[in-house]
Amino acid sequence: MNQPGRRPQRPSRPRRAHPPRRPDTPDRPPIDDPARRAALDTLRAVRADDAYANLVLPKLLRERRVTGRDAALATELAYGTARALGLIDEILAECVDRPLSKVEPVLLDALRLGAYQLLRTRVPAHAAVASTVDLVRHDLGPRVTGFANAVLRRVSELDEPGWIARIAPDPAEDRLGHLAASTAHPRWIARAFADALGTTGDELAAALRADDERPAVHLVARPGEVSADELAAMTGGDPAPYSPYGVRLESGAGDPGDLEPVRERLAGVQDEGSQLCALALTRPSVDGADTRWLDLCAGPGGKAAMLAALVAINGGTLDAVEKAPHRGKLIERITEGLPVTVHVADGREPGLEGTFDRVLVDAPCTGLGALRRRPEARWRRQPEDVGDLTRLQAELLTSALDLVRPGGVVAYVVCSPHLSETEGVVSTVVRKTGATILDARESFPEMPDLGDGPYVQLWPHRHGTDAMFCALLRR
Ligand SMILES: C[S@@+](CC[C@H](N)C(=O)[O-])C[C@H]1O[C@@H](n2cnc3c(N)ncnc32)[C@H](O)[C@@H]1O
Repeated sequence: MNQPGRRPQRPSRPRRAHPPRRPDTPDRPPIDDPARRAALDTLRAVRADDAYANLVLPKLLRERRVTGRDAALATELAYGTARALGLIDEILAECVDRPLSKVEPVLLDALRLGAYQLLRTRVPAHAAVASTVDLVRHDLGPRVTGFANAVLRRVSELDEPGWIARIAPDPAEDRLGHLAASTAHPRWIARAFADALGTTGDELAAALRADDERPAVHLVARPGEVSADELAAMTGGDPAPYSPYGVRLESGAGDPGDLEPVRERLAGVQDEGSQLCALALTRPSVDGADTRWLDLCAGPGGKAAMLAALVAINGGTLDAVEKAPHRGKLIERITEGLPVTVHVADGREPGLEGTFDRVLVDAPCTGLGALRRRPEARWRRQPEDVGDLTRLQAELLTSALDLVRPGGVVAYVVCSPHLSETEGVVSTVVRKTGATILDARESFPEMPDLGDGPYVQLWPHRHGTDAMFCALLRR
């Protein structure tokens, strides 16, 4: 076995009169491997430009007209590599004779892609190595092909369980650390899930593994426009198990934005958990008027569209606050024709007149509840992000309780199970404001497995939704 980092000795070959070699300069035409090319270019954009894999890859596939099996392979390789990145890097670090920070980033991207194929796909080892070396030769010339070949051959000496046994903590001593490594999650995220679930046992493993699954597409039927049954019939989907407005489509059913009911705004694309959290705001009874509703963090407008359609049924209105101007425009577009006023403002001091009967705070958060949707997110998010976010979340929730009338209801929602962002924020604000905590489970009557309350925490592995958290408070 050649030492990684040293060029392996290659036997000399007889010269041909007209060598059929491809030139090794970067400006020659792309090699004939559109799937791996697209996957590698996606990984590069994610690393170099902080891009999102789920935005970059579909665009690349469209522009390059990559379809069918090639598109499926590119998706599997790009998203799979992005998800497993931390684990792959730990394995590569064992196979490279220098710190990974000293490996050219462009080369490292290719090594990651090759290692992913060796560890987590059925691509034969020789094909995984040869195709990666081809990409490296194409992009960097022949000087590092020997290095890439040697590193990947080392990776191929063990399968994934073999590598886990070698590099992960002993499960008898550190079950959490072992699970974090074997499911390719940073330890702090595995810790956050364990704290929320109250276990480091089998359910934690199921929750972490669910982050690698491809989520089904959920549609929401716009209340008053079309029913879930009608939408299911129009799209070939199935009525969703929990949301009365939801439809679930088979995964891989194409771009849901192209569906006619979505284009005609009879329906939207929205996770079933998000639908239920928006609906939960509307369910506790309030005495007296119930026609002024507020969405305090409304962009891009999925929940605002649903709430506006519901309040409109009783002749009411929705005010939608959003800090980012471009997201304010998105709310205007998605709620066109509904009784909505958009305010581009900071929800902590939106400067609105009067009080509201119901207020939704769908606060900015770590997004740890939607890791299935953003392949690179688990490695990009940092534990330091939590402190700033919880301060903002508490300020927004306090502002919502200022804006709701006595007896009115506030829903606090985040797409995260991290206890600091969920129960921590709510208890801090309730202590300061004296708001009453309602049992949110009563506002999710369709949903099983909701635990002891009073809050609701949904989970992909239990409910097939994002891991949304919802607390309901009354002023
Ligand atoms: C989780 S998203 C809301 C998603 C939205 N409710 C939906 O269903 O489409 C949080 C939103 O809050 C906005 N935001 C962040 N800080 C804010 C602030 N201080 N005031 C108002 N909005 C804010 C973000 O720009 C983002 O659009």
